[in-house]
Amino acid sequence: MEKILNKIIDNNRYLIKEGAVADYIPALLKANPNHIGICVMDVDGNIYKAGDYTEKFTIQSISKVMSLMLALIDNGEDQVFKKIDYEPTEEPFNTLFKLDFPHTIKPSNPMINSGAIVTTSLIKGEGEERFNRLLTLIRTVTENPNISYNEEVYLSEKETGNKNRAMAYLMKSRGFIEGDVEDILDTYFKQCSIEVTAVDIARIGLFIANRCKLSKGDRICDNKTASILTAIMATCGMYNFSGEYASTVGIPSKSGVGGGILGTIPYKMGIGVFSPALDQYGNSIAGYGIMADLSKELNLNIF
Ligand SMILES: NC(=O)CC[C@H](N)C(=O)O
Repeated sequence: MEKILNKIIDNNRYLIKEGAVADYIPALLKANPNHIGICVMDVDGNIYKAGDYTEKFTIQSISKVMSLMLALIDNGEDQVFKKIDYEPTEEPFNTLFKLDFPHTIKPSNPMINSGAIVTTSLIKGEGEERFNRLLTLIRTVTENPNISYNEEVYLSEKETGNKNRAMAYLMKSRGFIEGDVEDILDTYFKQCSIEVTAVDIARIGLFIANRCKLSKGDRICDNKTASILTAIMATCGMYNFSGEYASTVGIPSKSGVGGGILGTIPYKMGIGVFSPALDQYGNSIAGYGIMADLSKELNLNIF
């Protein structure tokens, strides 16, 4: 298996040159574009790794899966989806304009920034408590107590995240979110700056594949939550590339502009891929190639 993973990595390395590391968050420009790593964990406890799986990167939008998990634990499905829709969008992850349409009453889905900001607002807690609860959940699910956030990336996002700020204030003015906007944004920027490795995100994928059960068998949330997270990842997780990705790869996945892709195959496996150069959608360009090859090689397409 490790031979297969190494071969897949090598076959996709050339793609790095066709992408670019995210630059709209200045601190992300420091990422080494040549890093490329993968970790696969199956429900039988096997763990396979190849390439730069020990390298840390910021979780970015992959955190949206975890904030949705916590918002669902805190509020239940009905309350969460009163405030955010379930529907994919053809707009990019940082789209804003539809939030001002007179008939719009909520963001399209929890995987685009506007929906994720609402999701974060639904996590229970005041000030720092929201972030700390999310970090605790991520440490629990990854079974890695050392996970923390990157202060430099957080401050960089906070300084330059004016479109996210615009979205949040627009949504506040239209009554889509409640609470202190700066507080909610602070949690959102911090959650995006949490540092993980391919191994950590594979573990999140495995946890969801195991219907929200930890390796020792403890259940953190219910089966329905696992279904919702998997469905939202499959339909919205790769932004406005989600339809093509579902067809070509067929693995419910979530990407982040840090270069990570988290994959989950129900009852089967969790996958973590990392390579920081991105394509036009903001998905890891080599990561996509790796997921496509892995899916073919191991026959993982769930559709
Ligand atoms: N697509 C992403 O990973 C976006 C996350 C990033 N922190 C942002 O808000 O713009």
